[in-house]
Amino acid sequence: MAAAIVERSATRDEARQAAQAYLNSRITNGTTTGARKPFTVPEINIAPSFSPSLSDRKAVAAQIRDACTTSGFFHITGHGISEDTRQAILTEARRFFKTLPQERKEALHVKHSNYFRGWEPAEYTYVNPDDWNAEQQAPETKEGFNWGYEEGLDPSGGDGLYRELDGEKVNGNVWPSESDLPGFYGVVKEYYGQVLSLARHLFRLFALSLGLPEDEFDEMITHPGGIARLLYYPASNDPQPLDPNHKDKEIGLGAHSDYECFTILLCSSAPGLEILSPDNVWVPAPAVQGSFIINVADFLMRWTNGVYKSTVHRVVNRTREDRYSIPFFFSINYDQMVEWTIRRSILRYELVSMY
Ligand SMILES: O=C(O)CCC(=O)C(=O)O
Ligand SMILES: [Fe+2]
Repeated sequence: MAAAIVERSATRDEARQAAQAYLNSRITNGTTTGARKPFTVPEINIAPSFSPSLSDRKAVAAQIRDACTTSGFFHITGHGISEDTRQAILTEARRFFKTLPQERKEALHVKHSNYFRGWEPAEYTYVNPDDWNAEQQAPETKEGFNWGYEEGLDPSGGDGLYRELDGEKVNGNVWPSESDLPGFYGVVKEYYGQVLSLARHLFRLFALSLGLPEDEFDEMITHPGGIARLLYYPASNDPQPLDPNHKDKEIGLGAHSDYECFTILLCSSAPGLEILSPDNVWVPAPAVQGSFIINVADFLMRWTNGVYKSTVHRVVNRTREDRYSIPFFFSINYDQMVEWTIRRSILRYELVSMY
């Protein structure tokens, strides 16, 4: 995990270089080690995980475990979130990027936020500086809008203890006004609430998948980290086929791994997500109708001692259609101490490795 390398670095520049070197090493060496099973993005119907029968829930958990130990990515169906709710947030994403006047976006610019919340113009950020090589100099094409957990968005109401990563008790979210985008906050709240509940449910399945008690993580996600983003990848003017040498001219979002526990991703119909296989091939992972894509992130990879894979991925919109996506990055409570639980989980993982 990059954080370990970063901690030993004396300056911010060194830290940045170390993080880049770490990402490069993962891109060069492949993202997984010891994967014995084929690298696929399986489709898992999680409907039986809502059953009162523990063996039904364990059967879903076993499929999750298989996916997490190989590609680290899977699609879920049978999740219980309606197509109306999913389409409604994609519509709001379109409204935000396509109809909000530029000066209103500027007022929400992430540069005004201590927590990187708000509007993120395409050229303002890039996750993999090596995409910007001397010949290309093309910024990432994505444009974003970021927000995080707030009690008002949590169907459980939270526990009043939410803290941002710096320990501050207020949430740092910024929103377009109701007069600028009527109904926007309401749709976001509905979607975020449902996805947060799904994340808590999935975390119980992750616990089962590791051979842990189902409620192992429950007390760690009472006021969880939950950054979400609306992302917009404009249609390509010059669509190119997938280039095996990675020299794509237009990168939507550069190569990276996510860094929380896991991500729940909703995508519009245009494909674009690509996953780096252990033999260094970008594998397209188009959306499956009605599904979410789930991927393991760095924190869970570290926590499971590398057994669950946080796989490098990127986005390139190779179509003439605009693409929208909404990732939700789920973390345990930011003030949760994990040291002892890591040992306990890994110990149990080893004890139940025949699970
Ligand atoms: O847009 C996508 O499909 C993926 C987005 C992503 O990987 C991210 O925001 O971390
Ligand atoms: Fe990602």
